[in-house]
Amino acid sequence: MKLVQVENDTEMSQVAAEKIISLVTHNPTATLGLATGGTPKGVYAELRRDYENNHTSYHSIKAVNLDEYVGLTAEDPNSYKYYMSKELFNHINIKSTNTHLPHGNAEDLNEECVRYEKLIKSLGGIDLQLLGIGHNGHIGFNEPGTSFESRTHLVHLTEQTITANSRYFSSYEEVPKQAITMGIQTILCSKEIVLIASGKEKAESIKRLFKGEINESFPASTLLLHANVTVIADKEATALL
Ligand SMILES: O=P(O)(O)OC[C@H]1O[C@](O)(CO)[C@@H](O)[C@@H]1O
Repeated sequence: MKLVQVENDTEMSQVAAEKIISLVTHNPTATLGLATGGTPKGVYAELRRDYENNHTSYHSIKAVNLDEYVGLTAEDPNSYKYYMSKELFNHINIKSTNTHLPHGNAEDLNEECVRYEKLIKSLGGIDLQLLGIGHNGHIGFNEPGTSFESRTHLVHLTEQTITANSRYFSSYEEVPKQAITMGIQTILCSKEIVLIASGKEKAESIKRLFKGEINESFPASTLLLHANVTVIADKEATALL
């Protein structure tokens, strides 16, 4: 696992965006695995800026997102579908038919998980997966204890994640208690993984990740089993290393 230590969130976003832009330029039909949450917002701002200035084309690029809350409509500002349109997809020339997120409103959620996993396979897998990291080491919505063999599945969010994510909602009660997420094995099958982290609240997770102990109680530690992972983390997030 390679560590790129950067000064701050801005530099983290620039370095991660450069990696994505380089892939899109060299492989115009690539499949990008994308993430939501607070951390990637700067990355998407960089991609928007690059698109405006340099016209990097996403015409034949495919995008699959890591996860989606259960029960929110696409129009709900807290849904990850809404987030992706607002932060990225509405601003670049990616075809909407090439953008994919799990359907958190599907009638049969388990069937939806199977459909999503098949979809990723049918796209030939993920060329580059962007990841954030949760306070408890979750990746996607794979909470501590999730099997490293897991594929796309339905999860019950932990209290810790609901509390952490309630900062994006008006109250704890409003946060959906379930989500659909790519599984850990789904993520591990990506050809390349870029994990981004900024801020002091990620310092403990980054410390634990680099401790090197591979354990299902800390989902991100699965990344130690992958041959092509880059962690881009700022000074605050790496303060405990
Ligand atoms: O970037 P944030 O908002 O700290 O979120 C970290 C992680 O938590 C999630 O938003 C899920 O809770 C992930 O998608 C993300 O990678």
